[in-house]
Amino acid sequence: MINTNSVTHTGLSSCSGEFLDAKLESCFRSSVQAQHIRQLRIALFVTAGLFLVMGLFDYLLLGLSETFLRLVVIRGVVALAFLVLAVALARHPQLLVSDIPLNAACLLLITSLILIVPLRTEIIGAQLTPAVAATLALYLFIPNRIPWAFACCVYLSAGVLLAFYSTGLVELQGMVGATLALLLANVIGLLASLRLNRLQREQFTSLLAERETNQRLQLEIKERQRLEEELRYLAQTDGLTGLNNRRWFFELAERELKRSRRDGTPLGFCMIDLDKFKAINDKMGHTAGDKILATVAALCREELRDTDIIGRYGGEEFVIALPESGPADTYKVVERLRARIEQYQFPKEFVDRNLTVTVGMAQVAPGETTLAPVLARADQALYVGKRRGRNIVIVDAHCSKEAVLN
Ligand SMILES: Nc1nc2c(ncn2[C@@H]2O[C@H](COP(=O)(O)OP(=O)(O)OP(=O)(O)O)[C@@H](O)[C@H]2O)c(=O)[nH]1
Repeated sequence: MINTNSVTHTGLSSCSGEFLDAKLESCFRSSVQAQHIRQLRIALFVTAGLFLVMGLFDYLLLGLSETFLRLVVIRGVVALAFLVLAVALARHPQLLVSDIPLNAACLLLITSLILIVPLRTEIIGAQLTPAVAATLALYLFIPNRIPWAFACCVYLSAGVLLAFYSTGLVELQGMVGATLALLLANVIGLLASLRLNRLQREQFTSLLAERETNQRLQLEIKERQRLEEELRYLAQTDGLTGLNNRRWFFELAERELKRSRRDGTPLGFCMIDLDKFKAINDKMGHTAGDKILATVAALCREELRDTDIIGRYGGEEFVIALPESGPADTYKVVERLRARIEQYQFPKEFVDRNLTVTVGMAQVAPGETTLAPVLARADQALYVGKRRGRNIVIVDAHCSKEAVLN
C-alpha cells in the first residue's frame, strides 16, 4: 500500500477526474482492479445477452430473410467477442489496463450498431435507443477511460447519425432530435463518469489518510508500551547489576512468603556480602569494583533456579529468597555459590587476589508473617561469618544442624 507521505499531492485532473500523481493513480487503479473487472465482466455478459435476445426480435420482424441472416452474423460476432473478452478478463486481469482489447471490443460494438441501422429501416426511430444506451454504457461501465470513451462515443454518435441520414428515411426534424438525444447522452455520460472518477478517488484518499492515522496510532501505542516496559524495568531493576532492586525484591519476596504460608512450603533466605571489598575499591578503583559487583551478580544468577529471587540489598550486599527450599537445599545452593565465587578467576585488572563472599542463611519460621525477622536472622548469621574470618556460609542458629545436613 502506498504511503501518502511519498505522494507529492492528491490533486485530481479536471479533465479526467484522475489523480495528477501517476504513482497514486496507479495505486488507486490496482486497489480497485478486482472490483472493476467484476463490473466490466457483468457489463460484457449483459451486452452479449442483449445482442443475442435482439436477434429474436429481428426474426419476428424480418423472418428467415437474407437481412435477418446478416443481422445474425453481426450480432453473433459481437456477442462472441464480448463473451471471449469477459472470460479472458477473468484469467488475465491485466487486460483491463491494456487499451487494445477494450478499444477493439468497443469499436466492434459501435460499428455493429451503425451497420444495423440500414438493415432495420422499418423501425429506424427505435435504433436511437441502443445508441443512447451504448453511449451511457461506454462512459459508465468501462472504468478509467474517459478520453477513450469520449472518442468512441463521438464515433458512435457520428456513425449513427450518418447511418440515419444515409437511409434517407429520417426527416430533418428527426435528425435534429437524434442529434440532441445523442449530444445529451454524451454530456450526461461524460459528466457522470467524471463525477464517478472524482468520488472514487476522493474516497480512496480518505481511506489512505485513515490508514496512515491508524499506522501512526499503532506506532505510538507500541512506543508507549516500550516506554512503559522501560519504566517498569527501571523501577524494578538495579542499574549496576541488573538484579531486582531492594524495593522490588521485597515486593516479590512478600508474595513468596504469603505463598509459602498458604501452601505450607519452606522458604529460605540468605544474605551475601563481598569480603574486604573496600580494599579492592581503594586499590583497583571504583570502576573495577563496579565490574566485580556486576560479575558476582551474574554468577549468583547462574547458580540459582529461575524461581529463586535475588536482589541487591545495598552496596556490596545481595539477598536471595529460595522458595520451596528447606535448610538442607538452601545450604547446598549457597555453599555452591560461595565456592563458585571463590574459584572464579576475575581479570587481574579488577582484583589481584581471589574474591570471596560471606553468606548468612536463615529459614522462615512457622507463624512468621513478615520478612523482617528472617532477614534479621540471616544478617546476624552473616555478621557471625564475618567475625569467624569470612568466606563461609553461616546457618542461623534457629535451624538445627540435622536439618541442614539432611
Ligand atoms: N565500586 C562500588 N563500590 C561500592 C558500591 N556500593 C558500596 N561499595 C563499597 O563497598 C565497600 C564496603 O565496604 P565495607 O562495608 O567496609 O566492607 P568490606 O570492605 O567489604 O569489608 P567486609 O564486609 O567486612 O569484608 C565500600 O568501600 C563501599 O564504597 C558500588 O556500587 N560500587
